[in-house]
Amino acid sequence: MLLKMENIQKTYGDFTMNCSLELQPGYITGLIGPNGAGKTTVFKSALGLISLDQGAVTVFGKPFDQLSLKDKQDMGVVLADSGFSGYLTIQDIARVMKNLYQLFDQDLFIKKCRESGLPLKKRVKDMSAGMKARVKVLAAMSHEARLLILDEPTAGLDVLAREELLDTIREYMEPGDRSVLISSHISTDLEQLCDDLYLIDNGTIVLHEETDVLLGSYGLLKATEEQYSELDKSYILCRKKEAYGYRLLTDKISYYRENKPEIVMEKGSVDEVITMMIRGERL
Ligand SMILES: Nc1ncnc2c1ncn2[C@@H]1O[C@H](COP(=O)(O)OP(=O)(O)OP(=O)(O)O)[C@@H](O)[C@H]1O
Repeated sequence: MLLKMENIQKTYGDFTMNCSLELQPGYITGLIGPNGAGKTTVFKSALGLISLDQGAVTVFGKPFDQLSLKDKQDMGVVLADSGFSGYLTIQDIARVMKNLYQLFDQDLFIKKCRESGLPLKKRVKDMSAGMKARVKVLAAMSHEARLLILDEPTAGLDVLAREELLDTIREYMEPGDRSVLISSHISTDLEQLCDDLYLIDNGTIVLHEETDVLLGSYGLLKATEEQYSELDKSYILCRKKEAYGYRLLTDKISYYRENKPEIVMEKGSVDEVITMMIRGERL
């Protein structure tokens, strides 16, 4: 396991994060959640940047304070609220990174920046938000880290730049033993990219599922009051009252398709699953 968080807890005023999460080698794992759900707090916990009230984090099988310099070099990080000094150009950043990371591939970084149309000689402070975001991600990816932690890397990017970034992450995974933890507000980005997804709400992981299962087996039922009262609710996760009766989320839509074909059903996007898990009433 490249990263393991076991029952970690952190309280800030009336916000409490309580979560467990694992990253398998070869997996891209996504963390989705609304504003203020605790995504950045989870990322900071993974990096040992905040002290935890409870629980344990291991990276490459070791607690954070036992990581060697080599282990730390094996981690690439992008945090939502940090970046390079505005006075640096991409060429300066390449030199800084080369000094920090033994395996930093300066030529690859410059090549990638060029390919994505970034100005090599412009200072970061004069770049657009999207350009800054791309520089951060490309720098984090250019030192052959086994574990890449990307907090909202697509924030501020337009559709084309997002697609390009997602392709770069896929390419990054090619060696096979790497792992990425990524968060985004845009669930469609994560559903195309990630092997498994964690959904966080109000500090708690409310769902963890492989993306294929989420997209293949989950679904929504629109049941009238009468259909609902007669329904076998074994595979219903939550319900939401609607004018026609109940909107229901199931993790086994095939069961209801076979047994209750008269009920209106739909596949449900990741966004709809998220909305139901957050706004719906658990059964
Ligand atoms: N250092 C801190 N001191 C006090 N409260 C904090 C601190 N850091 C985070 N919080 C609170 O913890 C909660 C979770 O914040 P966090 O930044 O982890 O959410 P997020 O899911 O990343 O949100 P967003 O999507 O808006 O970036 C919020 O209520 C936030 O105000």
